[in-house]
Amino acid sequence: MASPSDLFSAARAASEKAYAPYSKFPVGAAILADDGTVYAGANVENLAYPEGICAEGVAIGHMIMGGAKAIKAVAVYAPRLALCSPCGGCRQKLAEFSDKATEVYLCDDGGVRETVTVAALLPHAFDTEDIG
Ligand SMILES: O=c1ccn([C@H]2C[C@H](O)[C@@H](CO)O2)c(=O)[nH]1
Ligand SMILES: [Zn+2]
Repeated sequence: MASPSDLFSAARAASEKAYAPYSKFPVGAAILADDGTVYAGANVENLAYPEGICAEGVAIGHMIMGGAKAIKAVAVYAPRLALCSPCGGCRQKLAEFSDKATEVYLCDDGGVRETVTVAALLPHAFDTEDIG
């Protein structure tokens, strides 16, 4: 089973594949899924700026297409920032496939620097209980 350090390494490797010519801000994400597989993603930007997608969203897409159903842990890494914390949209996307206690590892070049939960990132989340 992938460790937090393994997820950091996978997120950092993924960031090298980012397509971020506009922001010049590459990001990598790596998800440990319920099938034991690590699914990675990097941000993919677009000339039409709002059409860019975040690293976390790409990793989630890979996870779903790989047949996995749930996020057990996720690492996020950006070389140009001490700690890259998921944006608001990504917090909602991560919550969709996580438990409240699912751990999110915020990484810099030294590895995992901070561990937070999905619930801490998205308190009072809109979740399935809200729509029955
Ligand atoms: O958690 C984050 C935060 C930002 N970005 C991307 C979006 C955009 O391509 C670039 C600058 O915001 O970083 C991510 O991929 N994940
Ligand atoms: Zn995002």
